[in-house]
Amino acid sequence: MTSPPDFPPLRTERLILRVLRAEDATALHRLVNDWEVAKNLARVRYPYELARAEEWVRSTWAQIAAGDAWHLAIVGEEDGSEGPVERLVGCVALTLDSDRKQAELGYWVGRKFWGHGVATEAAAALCRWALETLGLTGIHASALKDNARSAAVLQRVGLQPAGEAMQTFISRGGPMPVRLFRAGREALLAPPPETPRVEKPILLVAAVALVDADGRVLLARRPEGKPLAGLWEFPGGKVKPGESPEAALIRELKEELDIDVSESCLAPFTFASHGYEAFHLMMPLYLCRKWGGTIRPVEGQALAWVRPQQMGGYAMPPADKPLVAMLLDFL
Ligand SMILES: Nc1nc2c([nH]c(=O)n2[C@@H]2O[C@H](COP(=O)(O)OP(=O)(O)OP(=O)(O)O)[C@@H](O)[C@H]2O)c(=O)[nH]1
Repeated sequence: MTSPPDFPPLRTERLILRVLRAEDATALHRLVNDWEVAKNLARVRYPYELARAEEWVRSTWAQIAAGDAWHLAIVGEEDGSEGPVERLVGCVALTLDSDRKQAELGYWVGRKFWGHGVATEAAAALCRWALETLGLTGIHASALKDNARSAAVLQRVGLQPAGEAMQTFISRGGPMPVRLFRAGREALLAPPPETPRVEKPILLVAAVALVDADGRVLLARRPEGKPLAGLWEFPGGKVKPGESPEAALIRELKEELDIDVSESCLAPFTFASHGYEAFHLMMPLYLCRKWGGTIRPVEGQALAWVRPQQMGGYAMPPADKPLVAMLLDFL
């Protein structure tokens, strides 16, 4: 096919799901040719060349025209000087099984758009359309065992765990263990339960309130490209396997701020326990008043010395709110 087939776009609260266009290939290539995205996709070769993106866009047209599969662009609208401008954020797809009664759900979202519920919103809308229009009896999907974020999306859409299997991932160069999910038509069309049970991994992050002689605390701004970019947080980072929280902090403080801290100067203070979309954060917060060297934003991050009373003026991750309240009482 040389032009996109007719398919009326599906609209959700924030997104448009529409047929891919030839001119989407450039943006698509940029978003998929990212290891963090490609590594979760079974049928994508990495590095992913632009020519493959162009060829793939055209192949989706033939599949829609034949009624075999619906690979749609997930598009957001942004304000431009001449009205709304479309921006490709990902793709969502349903592919009919050979019995044409059930379909496989798939999706990906560009890394910079993670954490906003895009995949859930798009997948739920496409599933609803397919159940109502094609009369499907059920929908299934799989997610790599190390992709908790995707498993959480599938469960929010209403699919239930249905075992495990091995599946070939071209991006990873061979078979990989996946978790399977499925749901029947009735369950998918029923209103969602009040609190869907989502299995999340626990993420251990060590953080520190560095306190200066005036009782001010150092906050660092999360750089662009990381989840929760732009928010102010306590310096620290993920604890690596086999590492103690104190050792992780000493390492992170050297890497991020170029200072030397000894374990005896890290006083356990409190902790945050917070459920994020894809993981549950456990974050011990230490207090530290003594360090060697001069603080320097090694990663170019903005830094600010802030009194706890003034932290309300700094946008911080939701997990940090109770920590600020504790610092207010203590300092
Ligand atoms: N360091 C730090 N992380 C926090 C705070 N509050 C909070 O929710 N987090 C979360 O804890 C996680 C820390 O991960 P990170 O991305 O900073 O870890 P890292 O430095 O090891 O990053 P990397 O994986 O890019 O190397 C993020 O999901 C972050 O949003 C905080 O006050 N300080």
